[in-house]
Amino acid sequence: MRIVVKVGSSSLSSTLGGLDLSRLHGLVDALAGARDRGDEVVLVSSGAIATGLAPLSLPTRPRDLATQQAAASVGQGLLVARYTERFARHDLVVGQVLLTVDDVVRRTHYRNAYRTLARLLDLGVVPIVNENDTVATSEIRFGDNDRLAALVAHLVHADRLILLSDVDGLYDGNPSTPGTRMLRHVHGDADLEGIDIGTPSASKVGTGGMVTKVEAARIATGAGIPVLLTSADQVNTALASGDVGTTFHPTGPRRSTRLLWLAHATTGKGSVVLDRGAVRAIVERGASLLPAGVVRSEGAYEAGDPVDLVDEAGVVVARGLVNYDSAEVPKLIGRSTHDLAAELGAEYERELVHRDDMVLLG
Ligand SMILES: Nc1ncnc2c1ncn2[C@@H]1O[C@H](COP(=O)(O)OP(=O)(O)O)[C@@H](O)[C@H]1O
Ligand SMILES: N[C@@H](CCC(=O)OP(=O)(O)O)C(=O)O
Repeated sequence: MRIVVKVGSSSLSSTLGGLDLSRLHGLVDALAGARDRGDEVVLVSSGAIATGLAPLSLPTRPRDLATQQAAASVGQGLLVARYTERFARHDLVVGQVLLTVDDVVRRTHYRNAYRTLARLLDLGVVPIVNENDTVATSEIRFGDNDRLAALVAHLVHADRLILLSDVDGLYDGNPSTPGTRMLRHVHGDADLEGIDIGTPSASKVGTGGMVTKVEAARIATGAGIPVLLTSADQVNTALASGDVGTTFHPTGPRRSTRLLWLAHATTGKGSVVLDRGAVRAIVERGASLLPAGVVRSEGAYEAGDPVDLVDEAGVVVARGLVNYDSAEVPKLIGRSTHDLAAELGAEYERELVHRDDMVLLG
């Protein structure tokens, strides 16, 4: 089995703040146990920012991005040092992999990230993945590691994704409210109706709360990967039998699309509004979007960015990676690629969004 295990900041931090070494050791020992049983493991670990707080004398998680990035820069090294030491006791070598959103979206980066992770696993290394917080800016940031973990699980063709948090499963409401119950199995969105997942994280260091975990579960299960959500204290049972916490069962077939992220994990940088013919061509025929079918462009984006493709009523029908900068689009709107190529040159013959770089929504 190839298992991706994601551990949240709240599970790695002590109540006083700072890294909880006994938790980290427990996690590493459990992962080493899985390796002994013949499983391959990839660890997606949060905690860089939380670990960087104490050395910088910061009492709580900073709000501004630059200080968060500084804390992550200080904390990431310390965090990986602790993992390296503990895994070494089990004769296991770790490799740090820091990813940005681009790495799991852009075709060339995606292939590169896959190759590196696959090679690390071939070499028997335990990859430890985190977001590259120090360079990610607010627009191109996951912010939480739940969705990153789902995309990594997809990237490495994992058999299972385990999300470890400070709560032992998904509850039908805020777990600190008496009378709420844990769901043992989720088979799809219908099972989530009426479930309150909106309470923000109770911990001072975690981000995202349950919303990003449910979203991560949707991404992974939609790509055929089962997800187990439980607390870090239950990691041994989670790895050994899986009979604990909440299991999200696969809802879709295994998919190899690198565009999974586009559908689930971002909003477009800008949008282009499509006329009815273009909407039909995209939705019904799976066509590429040509400038001729565009009515207007909104927002500022660069070639390669994700944009929403919207119908004239404002409904987002698809999302795709655009081939032009927003500054160029007005002069292309409504015109045929043939005319554009004749007037502006052959490079203007390309689609606005190629169908291979597009996912339909809804
Ligand atoms: N329906 C729910 N079921 C379980 N936990 C919930 C729910 N709604 C909100 N939460 C909160 O989500 C928290 C976990 O999110 P977070 O602290 O971001 O975790 P992590 O740091 O592990 O990523 C829980 O401690 C809990 O307070
Ligand atoms: N990349 C950040 C993770 C942000 C975060 O708090 O994520 P999580 O605890 O998984 O909700 C870090 O290492 O601090």
